[in-house]
Amino acid sequence: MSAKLSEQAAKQRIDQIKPKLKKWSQEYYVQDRPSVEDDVYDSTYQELVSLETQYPNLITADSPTQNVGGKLLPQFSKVNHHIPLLSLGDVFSKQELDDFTIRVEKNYPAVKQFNCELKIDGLSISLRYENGVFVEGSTRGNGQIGEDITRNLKTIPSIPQKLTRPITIEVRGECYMPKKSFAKLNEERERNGESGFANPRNAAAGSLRQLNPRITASRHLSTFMYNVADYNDLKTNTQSGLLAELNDLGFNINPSYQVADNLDQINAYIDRYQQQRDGLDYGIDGIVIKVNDLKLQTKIGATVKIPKWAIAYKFPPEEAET
Ligand SMILES: NC(=O)c1cnc(N)c2cc(Br)sc12
Repeated sequence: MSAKLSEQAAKQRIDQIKPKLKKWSQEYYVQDRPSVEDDVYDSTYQELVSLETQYPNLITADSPTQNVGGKLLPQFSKVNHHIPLLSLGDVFSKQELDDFTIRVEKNYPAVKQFNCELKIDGLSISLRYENGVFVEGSTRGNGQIGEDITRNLKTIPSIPQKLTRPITIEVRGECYMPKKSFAKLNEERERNGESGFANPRNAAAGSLRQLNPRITASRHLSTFMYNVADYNDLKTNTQSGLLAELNDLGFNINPSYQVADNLDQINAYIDRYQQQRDGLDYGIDGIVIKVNDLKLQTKIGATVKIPKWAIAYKFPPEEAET
């Protein structure tokens, strides 16, 4: 934690830091011309987190620390994510995606395969198991501190209370509300004179962060799990193999993942699911492309917020229904 600045000095420093972090992010992800090394970004980001922690009243919605996971509710006890939940860098065009894969393959010639996965429009969660038993579940929060929502998560049928092997593991994924459940919930709320949820993601977040688990249980939530905090007890050495192993352990996995050996295969996957997204019973807002080799993922590493071995290709916003 930096030496305690006065609130006025902290505000001045925060106002200096925020535009720098936004500029550096833009350079790194969109222009592929980072003007600072990762460690400069990381240390500046950590300084902002430290100053905002000292003076929470100085946190603004547009702060780079606030674009993951949203605010923590005081009613839930806090969970410290020993291995932070990372976010994802976003790209919005196939050219930017091409730049990402070219940059990775240029810097790491050993990269031969990517794994393509659907980007689920829900709320990120982390599930911790000890000797195969579900012991704690939490929201992402700000990536380092989340909310303990174990009691609510225990009501979701797709979350196994006990794994098929007695391993100790922490798994990350997305909790979502199926579109059909969302439509029924809003019809019911409007019949009762209540306002409807804006979209399934908000409905899932609102349902998961209920203080009463019985309300959560009534909302037909589900999950797709897709990452682990560490790989010690797993047999696989690829991302695609990890998903298959999580499925064998009893987790719900989105089956639409696909290994890609080249950019054409990645683009074909993107085109396929951009066409099929409306027919899915869950929201997706893009595609996640990851280096498939887990050891290479570790070697490539991450900044303080995002992996450098993965990217999210975001679909253009859906046309509002007229
Ligand atoms: N398949 C994936 O890795 C995935 C799917 N859906 C999401 N909303 C996210 C978010 C992060 Br961060 S990763 C990921």
